[in-house]
Amino acid sequence: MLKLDNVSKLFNPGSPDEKIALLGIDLELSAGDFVTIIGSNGAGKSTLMNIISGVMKPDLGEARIEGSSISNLAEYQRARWIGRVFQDPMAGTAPHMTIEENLAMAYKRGQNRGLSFGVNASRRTLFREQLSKLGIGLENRLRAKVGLLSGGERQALSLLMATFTQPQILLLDEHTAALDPSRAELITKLTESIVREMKLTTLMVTHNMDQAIRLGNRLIMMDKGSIILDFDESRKKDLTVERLLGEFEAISGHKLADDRMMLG
Ligand SMILES: Nc1ncnc2c1ncn2[C@@H]1O[C@H](COP(=O)(O)OP(=O)(O)OP(=O)(O)O)[C@@H](O)[C@H]1O
Repeated sequence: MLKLDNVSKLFNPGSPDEKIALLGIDLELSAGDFVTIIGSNGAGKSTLMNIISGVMKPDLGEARIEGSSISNLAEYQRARWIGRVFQDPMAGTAPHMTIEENLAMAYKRGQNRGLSFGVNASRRTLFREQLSKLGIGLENRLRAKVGLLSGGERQALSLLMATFTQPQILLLDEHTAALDPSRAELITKLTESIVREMKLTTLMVTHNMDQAIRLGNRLIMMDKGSIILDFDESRKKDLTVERLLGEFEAISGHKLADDRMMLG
């Protein structure tokens, strides 16, 4: 499904600020995999997401979806196959537009060019139907401006918009980190049910160790631009936060340094 071959990224090459963000990353995801990613500060997690989504190009290496290279496709060209939810609830939606206008925008992303961007009665029914699955009453607020929603409501809407057209890959970039614990739990539950129902191939960066262990069928740990641990479903099943941190220390030779680390 998604394959990265020898992907490397260096920032500010040749300057005193040179930073190796990714170093020869090889990663292969099968359809329907739900992979959680944890790692120390500056390990390269966001850079990895940015390279897959097309925000930046790798210096070396290749990204492929279903065997076809996506390296030359710009971010907007990949948007049809790749949905993304960011940490900042403000990032995925347009605050001055209404809920239904935001959904119309997301809907259009998966359609052929030329189709209208408007909201008609049948689309409104579809939007209402989809929103009601979130279970937080947004289906009754179609004409509310998105800027008026709470962080949790916006993040639920972002999740729906990112998955509206059934992308092949869903990227979740610490998408619950800015929310209070109860809202974070709600978004986590919604994420699990949407991913399961749509069988989405998913990569989720998180600083919450417990969440990383609990969710998905594979867990990857990054350090200094490399993948240093890769637990498949059977190994992940028996993991605890203590064991995970112990294995990280044994392999990397240092303690996991993560400012935002949450143990559970
Ligand atoms: N645009 C940029 N210009 C220069 N250096 C960058 C840029 N983006 C990232 N870096 C550097 O590349 C390395 C990897 O950064 P990245 O943001 O991918 O790490 P991360 O694992 O997401 O970190 P964190 O968990 O702290 O957010 C870091 O050393 C970072 O300082």
